[in-house]
Amino acid sequence: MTRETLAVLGAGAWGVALANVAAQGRARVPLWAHEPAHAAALAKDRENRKHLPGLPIAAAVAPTGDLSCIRRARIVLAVVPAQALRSVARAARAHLEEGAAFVICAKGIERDRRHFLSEIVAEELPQARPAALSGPSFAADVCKGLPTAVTVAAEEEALALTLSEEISTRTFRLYRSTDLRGVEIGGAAKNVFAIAAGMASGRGLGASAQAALIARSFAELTRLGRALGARNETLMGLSGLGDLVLSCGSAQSRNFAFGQALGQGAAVKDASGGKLTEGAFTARVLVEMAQAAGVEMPIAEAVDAILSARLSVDAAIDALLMRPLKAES
Ligand SMILES: NC(=O)C1=CN([C@@H]2O[C@H](COP(=O)(O)OP(=O)(O)OC[C@H]3O[C@@H](n4cnc5c(N)ncnc54)[C@H](OP(=O)(O)O)[C@@H]3O)[C@@H](O)[C@H]2O)C=CC1
Ligand SMILES: O=C(CO)COP(=O)(O)O
Repeated sequence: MTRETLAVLGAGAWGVALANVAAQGRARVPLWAHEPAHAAALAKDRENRKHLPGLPIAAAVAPTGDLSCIRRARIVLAVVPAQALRSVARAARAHLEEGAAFVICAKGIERDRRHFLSEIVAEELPQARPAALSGPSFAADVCKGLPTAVTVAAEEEALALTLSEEISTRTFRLYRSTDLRGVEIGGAAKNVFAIAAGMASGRGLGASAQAALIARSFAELTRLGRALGARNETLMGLSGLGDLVLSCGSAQSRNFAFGQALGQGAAVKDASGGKLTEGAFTARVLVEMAQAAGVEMPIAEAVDAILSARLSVDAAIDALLMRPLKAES
């Protein structure tokens, strides 16, 4: 079977991992890096030494600094940081084919304008068919060929079906959905809760607290998701509960590791160690969206308060423990 032409925008850890997946069954997969020098280094080294050291880039992957590489692609995977998506989508407008699928693989919400990433795509790329790919998937695991399953969502069922068939491999299985918004909410929110789980771990609160925190984080995610129109099966699925459990349970998650460093006393400015922690950009906008929808999210609020220096980690933990007892919901 000939596979649809596919290009990848964003050459960090996840961009490389997805390009390697897409290279299975394709002769050539363009991989765009925003810095031409970075593209040249990837082409020479055949690995991303900064973001994914030691894991080779597949032979069919063609790193480039030229955004016109997406011209003939019927599928474009957008794997840049969430806060960079608007500028990249805007620049891609002149090159993207009419009716090409533009698949959001970043996890976040636009901070300044309070927009979901699919809203950015609708505004900046009117010719695109928007979709999102999200679920439990560490780039290094996927690059090593370890198995996982994620969700690909598009409002058009036929597009979701095509994408699931075009991107899936034996070890990277895509389940399809038409609940695009639900998938976006799960991916964005789990990063904030992973920071909270990391803080609990860093503070040494123990395994019981860790499990309680995941369950109450899921309650917050579900409340917000329902208020914003997400479907239950999405919230309970790979992109919701699945990714929450992964990211709240492993220091392989950069968001968890960031929270853990904060719990151990690191300053906010130092805790990420220079790594991308999407939850730090999402916490405030998530809380604002929840407040606008009249939804209570005390764990997300605590993360936001700590990141904006309104509360210490210990004061936030105290505030969560002192909340009035209530029925479970
Ligand atoms: N890593 C993972 O396991 C997973 C990540 N994701 C999501 O994928 C997205 C990207 O993450 P990931 O690849 O891991 O992050 P990385 O930090 O590994 O890579 C980000 C890449 O984006 C580049 N970049 C930075 N700013 C811009 C910009 N303004 N325009 C274009 N490119 C830019 C960076 O370049 P430079 O190196 O020059 O700074 C880097 O190559 C995030 O939203 C993340 O949540 C989703 C699932 C799994
Ligand atoms: O989204 C991810 C796993 O599904 C990656 O998580 P981090 O961005 O926290 O590393």
